[in-house]
Amino acid sequence: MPLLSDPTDALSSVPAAGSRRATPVVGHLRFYYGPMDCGKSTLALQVDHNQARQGRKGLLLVHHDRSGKPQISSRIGITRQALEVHGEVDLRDLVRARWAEGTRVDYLIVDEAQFLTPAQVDQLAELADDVQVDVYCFGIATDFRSRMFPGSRRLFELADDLEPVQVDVLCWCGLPARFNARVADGVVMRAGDTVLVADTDRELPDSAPPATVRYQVLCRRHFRVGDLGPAVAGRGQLSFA
Ligand SMILES: Nc1ncnc2c1ncn2[C@@H]1O[C@H](COP(=O)(O)OP(=O)(O)O)[C@@H](O)[C@H]1O
Ligand SMILES: Cc1cn([C@H]2C[C@H](O)[C@@H](COP(=O)(O)O)O2)c(=O)[nH]c1=O
Repeated sequence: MPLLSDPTDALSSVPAAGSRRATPVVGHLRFYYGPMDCGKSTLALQVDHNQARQGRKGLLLVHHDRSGKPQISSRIGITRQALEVHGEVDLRDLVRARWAEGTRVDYLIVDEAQFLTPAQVDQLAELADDVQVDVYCFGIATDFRSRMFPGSRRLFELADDLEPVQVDVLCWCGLPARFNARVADGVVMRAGDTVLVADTDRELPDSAPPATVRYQVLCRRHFRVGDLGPAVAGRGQLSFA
């Protein structure tokens, strides 16, 4: 018995004329993943734009955007308001609440999806399977220790499609950078809390202590040995306006 049912039932499967069997109408759960700064938020906003201009109705969700605000913000300069979803939010309830208002929900865009709980990823799969919501998740796969975030792991387990984001980000040596090093006072951190919101190559002016934490994407070799490259002496102190 599905936990969800759409009162409008607008998208239930209908047998094609003359066919014996209904083609199942399903939503898709997709995970677009890549290191910090590879363009995930930009892509999230592009997907939303393209869906919305086809007349589809979507919800933008985020947890812990770098801006500290409930929004999806891309470094390329575009930003959209979003709903902040902390770990206790049941994502099915969010959709139900829209239905109760008479609003359709055709798709969800979820940025910083690494911060979803595994239970929330299960809820997204249920939304795709049972009420045909298309779910687009965007996030980093691994944390500063190169371990999978629990939410990303569950997405790898459940998603219909896993899409590495195509734009290469490069290590200081020029090799593709897949690792998100957390750097405090010029040193690569190997232990600490999984969640620490901060930016790449720039210290957030109002970041939580220690104030000098930033992230730097590195290739595997330089991540392993903690080599931040020749420019690091100056870089640790850089702060762009
Ligand atoms: N001034 C710029 N001109 C062109 N591209 C830019 C500029 N600033 C940032 N970008 C692009 O934006 C990407 C970061 O996009 P963003 O969506 O914020 O990444 P993510 O969400 O993966 O951290 C960079 O890799 C770069 O390709
Ligand atoms: C590696 C790592 C990252 N984070 C945080 C840092 C940023 O606020 C986001 C990633 O943002 P982006 O849009 O992909 O640039 O995640 C973290 O909390 N813990 C980590 O280990």
